[in-house]
Amino acid sequence: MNELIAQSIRRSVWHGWGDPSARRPLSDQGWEELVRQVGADRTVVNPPVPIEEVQLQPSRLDSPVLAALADVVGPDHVHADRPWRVEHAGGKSYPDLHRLRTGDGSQAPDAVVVPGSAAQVAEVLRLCAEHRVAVVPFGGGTSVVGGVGAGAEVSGPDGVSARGRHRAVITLDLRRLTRVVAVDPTSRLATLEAGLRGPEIEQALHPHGLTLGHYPQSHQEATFGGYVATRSAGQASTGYGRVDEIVLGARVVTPRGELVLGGRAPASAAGPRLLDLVVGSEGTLGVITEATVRVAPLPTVKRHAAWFFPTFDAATEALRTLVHSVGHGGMPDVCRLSDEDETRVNLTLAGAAGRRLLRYAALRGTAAPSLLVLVWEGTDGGEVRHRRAVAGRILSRCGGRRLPGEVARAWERTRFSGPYLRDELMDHRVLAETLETATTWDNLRSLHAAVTTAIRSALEVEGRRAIVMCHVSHVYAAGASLYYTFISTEAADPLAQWRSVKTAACDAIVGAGGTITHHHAVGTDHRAYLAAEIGPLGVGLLQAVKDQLDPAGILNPGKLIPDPPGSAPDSAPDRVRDRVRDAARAEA
Ligand SMILES: Cc1cc2nc3c(=O)[nH]c(=O)nc-3n(C[C@H](O)[C@H](O)[C@H](O)COP(=O)(O)OP(=O)(O)OC[C@H]3O[C@@H](n4cnc5c(N)ncnc54)[C@H](O)[C@@H]3O)c2cc1C
Repeated sequence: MNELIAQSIRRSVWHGWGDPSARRPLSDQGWEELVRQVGADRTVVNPPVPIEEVQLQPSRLDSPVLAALADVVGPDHVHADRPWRVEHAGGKSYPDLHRLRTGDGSQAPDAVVVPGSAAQVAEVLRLCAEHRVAVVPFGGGTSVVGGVGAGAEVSGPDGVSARGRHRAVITLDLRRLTRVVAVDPTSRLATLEAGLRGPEIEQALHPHGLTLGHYPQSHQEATFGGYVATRSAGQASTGYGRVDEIVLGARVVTPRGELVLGGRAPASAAGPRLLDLVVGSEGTLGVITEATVRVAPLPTVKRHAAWFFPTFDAATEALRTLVHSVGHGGMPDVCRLSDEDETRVNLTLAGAAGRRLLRYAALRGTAAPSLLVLVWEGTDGGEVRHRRAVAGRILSRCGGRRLPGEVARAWERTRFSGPYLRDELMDHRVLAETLETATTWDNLRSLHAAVTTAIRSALEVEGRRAIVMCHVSHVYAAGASLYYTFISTEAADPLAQWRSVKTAACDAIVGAGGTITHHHAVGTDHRAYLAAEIGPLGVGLLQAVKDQLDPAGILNPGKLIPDPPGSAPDSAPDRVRDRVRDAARAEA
């Protein structure tokens, strides 16, 4: 039952996702749909350039610094060669992959350093601060918000990039920090080093009858430290909790010394919870070397259910009723509600069985249904059955129509395979990207409409057509998240096309009162919008913490924290800048 979540895969290829041999090509039927809906052309083939053709600047790290780094971590763990630099030249967002596939290695670091202990991390940071070398912490490299690039050579109104302020940039790859420091079944806690990837965490916990219960779609590649650094949420986080809800403590190496935060008690009133400053700090304040998290009993019982609703609005209302009736603890562990467009696309691509379901809905008078997939996990069959039965009664009262549980099992079997599909689409000049937000129940429908319209309008220019679809991925007592996928044919300048859609979507999110990110984090892509969410005073506070912990500003420059007013890169739309200015005036 738990095989898939404990199954390791090889590290991703530099130009795409995971192990290419595990790719399952899109079916002929799927291609027909893409041709019909967005005008994709399967005969257009656009593979990535060979790695030798990726353009790299000569490494700027001079020999004495390289030698000093090698003294700290060992010569086998400092890499300035092409494959290592290219593999660390970005994360897995569409722009990161597009750049690399077309031979643009401008985001590559000057070298990759792979420390083997927290003490080595500390020494590397000391050396880098002394020599003005920037450091990009790197876990699984699955960032989809520009979180792990080394920074382009020149950007910003003063013509000096974050990179340009430093003599060089290294990536600090944490793959060797893989110790299971402690597992405490009595308190149901585990302390793990940062470099463990999702399946390795499960492999370590399963013999103790425990699980982390944290399975982002990137689970097979992402690391424990990356989860904590980005405040991630997994597919089952409605039940098990987001990472920020389960983390109890962390050790963080900063250029000013080590922070040891929390971990000694289940709760505390010893001042503000400083741990929250590093959870979501995206490598800008320190390097998380280990963390302590709540773990859960490994489930032995699992139940699946799927429901159709006549509309997305009716279905979101049903979910709100469900969470308010049963409380957060009574919710299904996985709760995934597709809007009408996503339901139609997913069921059409699922082949004959999916299309039968659409016909079944139509016969019942639902031309454009909304599909809800639910999974309950636990160790007590009676308790799991009870939660499912209660939910069933409520969803039925709210107008839902029950479908075979196999629909949810089919989702679960392919839960980690979606990212491979994007690689195939990019091979045929099809743009495919995701973004996400969250809001309160009272605002969910208008946010959904505003962002859908914004993405569609930005994509559907020059006669281009688009698929814009969305699902609720996480449910809370106060609201829910919205996760968008959009697909269209690439324009002549795909990066400009991506930027225009991203800007339109972020503008709509901010304008309609959503959070700029529910779980993907801020990175570079959302940085210009952070001030609209936390205000200039909030940005100043973050910067003050950074100045305290990282006075030389070497840690992940250009990520998370916006530039000071007046020097912000010109990427935030006017409406957002106006809001920031208004907030600053109000604070003054
Ligand atoms: C296909 C796909 C699916 C995804 N699905 C989800 C999802 O379901 N839920 C979700 O939340 N996210 C998802 N993501 C985003 C991403 O996987 C998460 O943000 C993840 O937590 C990043 O982990 P990582 O180890 O890959 O971190 P990286 O990408 O290596 O780094 C992310 C950020 O954290 C910093 N960082 C990494 N490790 C450390 C450390 N030890 N100390 C300090 N800073 C560090 C980096 O500098 C960077 O700023 C997905 C991404 C992809 C490509």
